[in-house]
Amino acid sequence: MVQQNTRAQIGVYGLGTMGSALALNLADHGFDVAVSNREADWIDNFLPEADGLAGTVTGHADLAGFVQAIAAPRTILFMIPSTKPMDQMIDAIKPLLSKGDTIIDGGNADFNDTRRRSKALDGTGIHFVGMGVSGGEEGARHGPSMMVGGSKHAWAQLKPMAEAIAATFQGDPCVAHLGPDGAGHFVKTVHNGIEYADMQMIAELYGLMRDKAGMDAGRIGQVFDGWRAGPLASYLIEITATALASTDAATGCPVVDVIRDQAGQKGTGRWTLIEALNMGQSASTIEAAVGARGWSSEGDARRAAQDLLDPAAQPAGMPDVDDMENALLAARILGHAQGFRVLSAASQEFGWDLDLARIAEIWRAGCIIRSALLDEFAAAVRGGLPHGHLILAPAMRKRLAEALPGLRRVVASAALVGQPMPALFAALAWHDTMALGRGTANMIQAQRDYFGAHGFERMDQDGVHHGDWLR
Ligand SMILES: NC(=O)C1=CN([C@@H]2O[C@H](COP(=O)(O)OP(=O)(O)OC[C@H]3O[C@@H](n4cnc5c(N)ncnc54)[C@H](OP(=O)(O)O)[C@@H]3O)[C@@H](O)[C@H]2O)C=CC1
Ligand SMILES: O=C(CO)[C@H](O)[C@H](O)COP(=O)(O)O
Repeated sequence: MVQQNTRAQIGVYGLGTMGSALALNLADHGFDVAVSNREADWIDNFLPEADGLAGTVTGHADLAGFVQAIAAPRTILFMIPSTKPMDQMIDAIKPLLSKGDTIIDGGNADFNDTRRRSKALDGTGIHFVGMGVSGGEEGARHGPSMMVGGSKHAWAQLKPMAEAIAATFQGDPCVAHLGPDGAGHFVKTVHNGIEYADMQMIAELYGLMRDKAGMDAGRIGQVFDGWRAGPLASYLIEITATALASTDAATGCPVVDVIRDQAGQKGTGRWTLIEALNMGQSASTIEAAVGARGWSSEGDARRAAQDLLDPAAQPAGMPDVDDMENALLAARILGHAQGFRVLSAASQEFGWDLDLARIAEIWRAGCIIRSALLDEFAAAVRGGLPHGHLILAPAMRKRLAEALPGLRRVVASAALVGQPMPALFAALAWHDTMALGRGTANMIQAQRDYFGAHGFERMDQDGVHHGDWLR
């Protein structure tokens, strides 16, 4: 049934997984919500879910009716694919809006699109917000973490509702206005990049236990479960343990054992990398994770290669569970440190003045990468990052010193026995690169000057020089 209402404080368009959960969350907190969806059937199916909630929810199949039902200045949240559909919906709704209204794209958007859309609305009086939402369906329904980019006007409109529905960490809402235009979506993108790296590292340790220690899913699940109480306490460890304990009803096997080893990806991990590289940065743990998802799709080639390539495995002891826990701890710190470095480069590049500590704080609850470590990261960033690097903060140096022996032993064993661990290897390689005062780029410069007369700087003289190369 479609009703009319003129009191809605917010409109939610897109009643898929995330939009419906956010609309219910808003209504739960007493806000009156107008909802709409491209397929009108979904509206009628959705409305009964909102029965009995504190706020009123009204459904509107027609876009003009939906807009009319929202109190001006309007706040309208879109939870739809942030690609072409978002552009089409902006075009469709723009003529129905008035000055002061705000369109929010709550999807996972490429921040370049968000900047373009903000720019296109400049001067129209209509505000555009790019808001990263993390926490999946459960988070959206009961408390997500939200990263907001847009004008101060739009934030003032959105803030009371966003703070009411956000997850909280010790009473602090996990939502913040991070900057103009694409800032919120950029931060969400990097959040997802870190998420990719963390998930990959967990999968790599799962692989070591499964393939080299011969442990079954249930036993591996117990190992992850044991880590929930320690410094690795986090949502991703929690769901990994639970997923490993879950049984497939059709076969009676562990669910993970019936899933094809081919990972999907919608783009955010790749965007993090592209933007990092564009800024002359490297996020090698995220690159490893994106690459591993790509390689996972080459199932036929890998199955053939298994019989064609000799791993030349060498005898090695199996690292113990404590080493694996420490390996993941060290690598998690290094993965986040790379993510924060990308954020800091973007802040400079786009003039956003991102508050990295606040970002860490709003990731402490509600989002997919929430973990006990995030509170430590937030404190470390608040304390100031030596040379702009999280790994150089005193508390992180201490953590790394304690955990690195485990990472080294795990990586060394994996290298010897032929167990792939691209993200854990990348984490260690980055650590060791950063920890080497005199690196080997002098050799790169020598080669460049030899073949291309590109010149090099000397340590003992100013200016650009060329080598007296033997030819
Ligand atoms: N799922 C997740 O864990 C998370 C998702 N996101 C982001 O949230 C957004 C929504 O995702 P999610 O809820 O999972 O997706 P769903 O697939 O569950 O829902 C998609 C919604 O978008 C609508 N839609 C699709 N194409 C169009 C179009 N051309 N015009 C208008 N509406 C359209 C659909 O309408 P219809 O019913 O008519 O098809 C539906 O309401 C995406 O941008 C996603 O990246 C962000 C964080 C987490
Ligand atoms: O934003 C999310 C979590 O934070 C979404 O679940 C997103 O779809 C995850 O990315 P991908 O589908 O590429 O794994």
